[in-house]
Amino acid sequence: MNYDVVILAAGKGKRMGAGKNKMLLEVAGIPIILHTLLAFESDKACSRIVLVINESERDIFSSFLSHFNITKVVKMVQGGTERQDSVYQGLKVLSGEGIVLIHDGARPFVKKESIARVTETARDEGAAILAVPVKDTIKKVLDHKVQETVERSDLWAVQTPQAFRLPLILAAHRTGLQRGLQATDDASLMEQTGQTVAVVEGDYQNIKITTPEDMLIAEQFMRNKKGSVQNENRARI
Ligand SMILES: Nc1ccn([C@@H]2O[C@H](COP(=O)(O)OP(=O)(O)OP(=O)(O)O)[C@@H](O)[C@H]2O)c(=O)n1
Ligand SMILES: C[C@](O)(CO)[C@H](O)COP(=O)(O)O
Repeated sequence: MNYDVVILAAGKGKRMGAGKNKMLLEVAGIPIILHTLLAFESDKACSRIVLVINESERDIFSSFLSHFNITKVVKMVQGGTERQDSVYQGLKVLSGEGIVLIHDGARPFVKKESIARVTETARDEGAAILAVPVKDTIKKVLDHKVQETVERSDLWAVQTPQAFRLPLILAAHRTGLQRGLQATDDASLMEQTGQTVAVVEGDYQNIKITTPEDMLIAEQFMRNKKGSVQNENRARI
């Protein structure tokens, strides 16, 4: 099932505290955003990529695209103040009735089989998200005092890509704008307009690189990945 993808890279990386867009930080010697772009560039089912950037970083991103031969990026557009604004700027580039994925540039380790499953589910259901069951106990806290322990069996940690039939998610974003809805993920705009959203179990490696500790996890993941590729290559000798 072919799809288009809007990849978000227009944040400021404040929680990373690196003093620059975390998309430009390197993991295993390659900028985070390149790992993410290459995951989709190498996916035969991916037709077009719309990359949402900070305008001030256009030259840097253009050099990345040419240096790494990323040919599927059809347009780079300026993002907005919030992630939701950036998504909408990216969606407006696309047209038609097909499936669009919306993906955080800060999630470089998404697997192709997860992409395929969430895309197929969106084709059938109209909207689908990747998520994993929560492993920690979650509590509601106010003034550093526990207010409530939330039943864990119903809780899932939501990831990206999130997959939608394009007309549905465009309409949900437009309604969200009209109503002044604020959403930290795109599926919640669909939920708030009464749409059903299917959940596809992803994997715990699909982390969002957000704080400095995540960089350590990412480097370790790449070392393990490189090690397993070397072992596979050795096995072929
Ligand atoms: N106005 C924004 C905010 C975020 N993003 C992108 O959305 C993804 C998820 O956002 P997040 O992890 O919060 O990134 P930042 O906003 O950069 O981080 P912070 O909140 O710590 O500043 C990232 O790939 C980020 O680049 C975006 O395109 N436009
Ligand atoms: C979309 C998301 O990655 C789902 O977990 C998350 O909501 C993004 O949050 P952020 O604060 O914009 O990183």
